[in-house]
Amino acid sequence: MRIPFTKMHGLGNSYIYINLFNVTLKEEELSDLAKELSNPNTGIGSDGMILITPSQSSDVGMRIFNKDGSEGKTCGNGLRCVAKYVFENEMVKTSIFQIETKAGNVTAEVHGTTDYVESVTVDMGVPHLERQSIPMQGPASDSVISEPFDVNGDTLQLTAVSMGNPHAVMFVDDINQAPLYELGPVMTKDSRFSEGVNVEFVEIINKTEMHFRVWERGSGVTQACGTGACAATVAAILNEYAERDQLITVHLAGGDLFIKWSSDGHVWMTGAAVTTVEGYYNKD
Ligand SMILES: N[C@@H](CCC[C@H](N)C(=O)O)C(=O)O
Repeated sequence: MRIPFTKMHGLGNSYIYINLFNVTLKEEELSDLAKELSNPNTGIGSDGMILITPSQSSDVGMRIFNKDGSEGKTCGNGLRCVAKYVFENEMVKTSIFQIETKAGNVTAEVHGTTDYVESVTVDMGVPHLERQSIPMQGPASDSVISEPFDVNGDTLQLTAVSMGNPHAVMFVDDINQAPLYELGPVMTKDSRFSEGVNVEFVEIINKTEMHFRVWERGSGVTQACGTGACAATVAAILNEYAERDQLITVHLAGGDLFIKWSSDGHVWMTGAAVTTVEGYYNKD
C-alpha cells in the first residue's frame, strides 16, 4: 500500500500528516502506523503522526498520535500545520476556520495566501486548572499552583495546566541546567498523573519572555510543544511572573512562539508552520 504523506513541522516539532479525505486507514492499525512512520531508520522519522479528517462539527478534524503510538487529544504545533495544509490545499475557503480535536473545536487564522502560509494564529481555548481536568491525583476541584512535588529525592514546585492535554510546568533559574533528561522520563509516567503528563521546564527572562524545554508524553524530548508553551505562559501568569493580555515570547529549542492569555480566559498562540517533504510511504 502506498500512503501519500506530507511531513511538516512547527519549530522543529515534526509530524507525518496523512489526509484522510484521500486515504482510508484501519482504526486498529493507526497506533502501529504512527510508530512505524516515526522511526528514522525504517520509517520516515518524526515526533508522531497527525491525521487530517472530515469533521461533523468543524471545517476539518485532526487526530494526533505520539511517537510511541499513544493518541493525544490535541497538539498546538500540529494545529498550525493542519491549518496551513488545509488552506494551501483549498480544503477551506476562508482564512479563519475551525478545526476539531479530541479536546474540542478551536479556531485558526492563517497568515498568507493559498500559495504560501507563513504563520498561523490559533485560539487554543480556555485552560483548565482543576486537578480532575489535568488529571492529577488529589482533591478534584483544587488547582495546582507552585505545589511541592517529590520526585527522585528532590522537591520541585509544580504548576499543572490542561490545554486539553496535561502539562506539568516547573520554573528553573537556568534553562541549560534543567533536569530534562533526568526527570522528564520519570515524571511523564508518574502515577500521580493517571494519564501521564507532558513535562516542561521554564526560565523566566522578564515579564514578556521566557525559555522553555519539554519532555513530551509519548515522544520524549522534542524541539517544541505548542500546547506546552501555552501551558507555560498560563503557569507564569498564575505564578505572577507575567501578566494577562500581554504578548509573551516563548523561546523553544526550535524557535519562538508568541502567546497571550486574554482576560476573557482564552489563550492565543501564533507561530510558524513549515512543509518539508511530500511523498508516498510504502507500507507492506
Ligand atoms: N507536540 C504537541 C503535543 C503533542 C501531544 C502530547 N505529547 C500529548 O500526549 O499530550 C504540541 O505542539 O502541543
